[in-house]
Amino acid sequence: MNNTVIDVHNISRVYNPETIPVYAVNNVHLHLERGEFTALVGPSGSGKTTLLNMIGGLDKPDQGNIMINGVDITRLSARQLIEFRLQNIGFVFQSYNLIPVLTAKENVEFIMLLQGVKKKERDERVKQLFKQISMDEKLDVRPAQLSGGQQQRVAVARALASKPQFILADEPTANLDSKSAANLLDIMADLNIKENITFLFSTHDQRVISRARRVITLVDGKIASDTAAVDITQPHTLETA
Ligand SMILES: Nc1ncnc2c1ncn2[C@@H]1O[C@H](COP(=O)(O)OP(=O)(O)OP(=O)(O)O)[C@@H](O)[C@H]1O
Repeated sequence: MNNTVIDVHNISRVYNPETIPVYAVNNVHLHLERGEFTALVGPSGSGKTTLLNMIGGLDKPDQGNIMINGVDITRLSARQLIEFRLQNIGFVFQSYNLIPVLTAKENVEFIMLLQGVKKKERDERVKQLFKQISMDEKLDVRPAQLSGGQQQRVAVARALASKPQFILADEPTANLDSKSAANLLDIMADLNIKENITFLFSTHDQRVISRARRVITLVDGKIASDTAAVDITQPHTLETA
């Protein structure tokens, strides 16, 4: 069985090519297997967000290919890409990006509505997801009434709602206090271990980095190091380092 989820081949992204070019991502190769729990680290401006956005199909590389589950997303039309993202990729952003006028439940359910999932299945999935993020009692609350940590947990549930192949998280703990950050990491690690969900997250946070099983360091748009602590696709423990 082919366990490759992400296969990035020689991608580059140059901003302002006509004036003062910025080589945000420069000839990057990257291969992620199902079940990885991998951190993308590097100094500010090293290209982490640009790389995640391209892998997630939110931005296009100027050169190279990005295979997600065997599909080259750089060749998809805008419409195909929207559909592909919806079915395959879950996103978590540092600013949560929940829809303020919807309740927590509706924010999570929304993506399943777009996918055409039937009500009964939606209700069951929502129930299961809110249990996983320990927020069964906050289903009908709007984002403004939730703490940052709670909003980010809802964002993780939303990312999972469509049963994606993997989750891309851009600085998911950046706006959280340490307790909420640890709690979010517990939830992500638990989902990774129990449901074999693949996670790729960018972070500056040493506590988050210490929980990753593989750490990829970007410097000036290039991979400077790529280290795996253990067998990256075989979760061993939920313990904090
Ligand atoms: N829209 C843009 N136009 C021009 N330059 C950009 C744009 N977005 C990013 N850059 C530049 O590309 C480089 C990489 O930026 P990117 O946001 O990917 O880095 P990062 O590692 O995610 O940074 P941080 O850790 O601060 O979020 C930086 O030099 C940045 O200034």
